[in-house]
Amino acid sequence: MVDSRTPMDALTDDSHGHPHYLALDARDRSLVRAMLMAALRHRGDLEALIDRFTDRPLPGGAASLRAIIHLALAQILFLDVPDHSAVDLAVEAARTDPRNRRFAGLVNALCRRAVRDREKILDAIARSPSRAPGWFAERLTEIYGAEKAAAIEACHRRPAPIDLTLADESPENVALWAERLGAIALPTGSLRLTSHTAITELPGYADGVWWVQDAAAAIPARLFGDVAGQRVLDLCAAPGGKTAQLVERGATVTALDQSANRLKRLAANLDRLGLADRCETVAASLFDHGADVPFDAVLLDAPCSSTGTVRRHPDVPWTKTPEDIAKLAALQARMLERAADFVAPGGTLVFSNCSLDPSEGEDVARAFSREHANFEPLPVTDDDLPGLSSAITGEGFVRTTPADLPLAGDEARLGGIDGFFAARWRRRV
Ligand SMILES: C[S@@+](CC[C@H](N)C(=O)[O-])C[C@H]1O[C@@H](n2cnc3c(N)ncnc32)[C@H](O)[C@@H]1O
Repeated sequence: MVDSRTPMDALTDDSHGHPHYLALDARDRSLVRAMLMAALRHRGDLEALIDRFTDRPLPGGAASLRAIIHLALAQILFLDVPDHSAVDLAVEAARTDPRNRRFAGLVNALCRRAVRDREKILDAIARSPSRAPGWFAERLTEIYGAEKAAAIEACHRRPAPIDLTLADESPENVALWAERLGAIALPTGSLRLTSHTAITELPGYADGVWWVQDAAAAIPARLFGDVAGQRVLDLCAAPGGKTAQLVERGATVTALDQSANRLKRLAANLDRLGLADRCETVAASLFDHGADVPFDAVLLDAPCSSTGTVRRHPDVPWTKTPEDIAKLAALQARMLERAADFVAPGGTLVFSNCSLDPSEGEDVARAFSREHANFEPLPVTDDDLPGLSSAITGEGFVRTTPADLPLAGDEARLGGIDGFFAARWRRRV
């Protein structure tokens, strides 16, 4: 997967995933996902551990042997899987492959050593510097400085908590559902679950009371303020978290996305939330779409490198490259240019994405402002973003990283937020 730079989401998609994955039942699929997440989240740590555990390098061409050991160590160290199951599975996998059969004893010994020394190993990993791929670690340091980059990378070693957006965000309803779900009410208006439970079984899921959306991902739609009665165009809309926010706040929304499959997910999500009949969907590229009447508000939540979501997508630093980032930045500039065409005079334009890299955020927004005198920057203020003023930059952009929104005391392990960027303009009349 990493060698072929295939994103984990593509392999574990429930309709278009890898055939071996699709052959599994729901329980095994979630186990496989958990194993992959742990193995990727700690890829650098586990590779270093394998090197330390083996006196001699593993034989050349032993990629599959290494993968077997890597996955077994991920389970033993980071998952709530019985040790004997992880060890047996690894030894069996080695035995059934003629290339690896003679190493089954070695696999067994390494696994048992990890079981025996688990606490010591975990302690050493927690104290060791990040072992993210070089390009990623260097870029984070260049952008954020050594201290903040280390804090961000420490967050990348932990799974992200699950945040919910409530359809009704009135303070009474937030308090009611925080209590009902045993969740933390974040200052931004989102709820944060305190344990990883089966989402579809939680109260309120079937009734469409809330949907899963990271607190940072909920910010861009909030930047439009009161959209009741407005015509809003959500470009790049699927799977629809931001569309749902805009519809819920009383806008008449056109949700456009070039992926028909992802739009199907958007439609299903809006259906569960009871919002489907208040939103028009369009399957098209924004470059091909035309609109006769301009919109009061346009959101461009553009495709990006997703480096702000490494806690949820630990494959990103291993499957993306600096060249991908440069290409995406150029695409975003073209998309923003096109998005501007849809905005009515006096209307609002918001550009956002979940990259940590300013070349996909701040630089794109600055270049747009320089080249579009007819769009006046509308700096984000404390009132737009209660409780997260630290995420508002001097230029009035929103910039979050996983090291932001720390929580105190017993809740410290649940702190953090996805990396996000957002900028806002008004089209001059
Ligand atoms: C970051 S995701 C959007 C997430 C979404 N806004 C949400 O909150 O659920 C980016 C989306 O852009 C879509 N996309 C990429 N290129 C596009 C294009 N040229 N026109 C329209 N949509 C595009 C992708 O299919 C993808 O669904």
